[in-house]
Amino acid sequence: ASQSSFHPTLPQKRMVELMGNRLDLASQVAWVKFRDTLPVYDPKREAELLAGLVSKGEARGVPPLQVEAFMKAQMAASRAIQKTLIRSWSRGGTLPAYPPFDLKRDIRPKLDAISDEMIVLLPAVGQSPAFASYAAAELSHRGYRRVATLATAPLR
Ligand SMILES: C=C(O[C@@H]1C=C(C(=O)O)C=C[C@H]1O)C(=O)O
Repeated sequence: ASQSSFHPTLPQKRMVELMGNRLDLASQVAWVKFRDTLPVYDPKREAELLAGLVSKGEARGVPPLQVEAFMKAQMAASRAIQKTLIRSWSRGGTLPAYPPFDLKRDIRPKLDAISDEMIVLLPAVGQSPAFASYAAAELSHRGYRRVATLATAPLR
């Protein structure tokens, strides 16, 4: 089918892997927020993360608008996953078997490292409907079908 006829470059493969890894962390974020009844949306954290990434991107010649569009989509996808999980746990769904990790000390540094690498890769992956469709199919395969279109829209 059309998915299998697309041959990603190494940077494109890595970018899709990072997008999935970033979404994998959303469940850890959701778990600590559910336990501590913290809001999913943290505009201060998003603004700080974005500002840092825009500067990193500018130092490498990546247009701020491209950094912003891509990262806002990744953050929106993470929030959507968190909300779904928290809704399910609020309704009696099975809680994770592990104790929540520390958001600031343990989880956000991992999100930062992934986001940094994403911005470095962004110029190399380019934008095309074929790549966006490939990325969406891969994320769906990793269990993120519900946010796949949202997360990959800026790659089109
Ligand atoms: C992941 C988090 O949840 C939300 C999503 C963010 C992100 O994807 O980086 C940042 C802040 C929150 O609005 C978080 O709080 O760290």
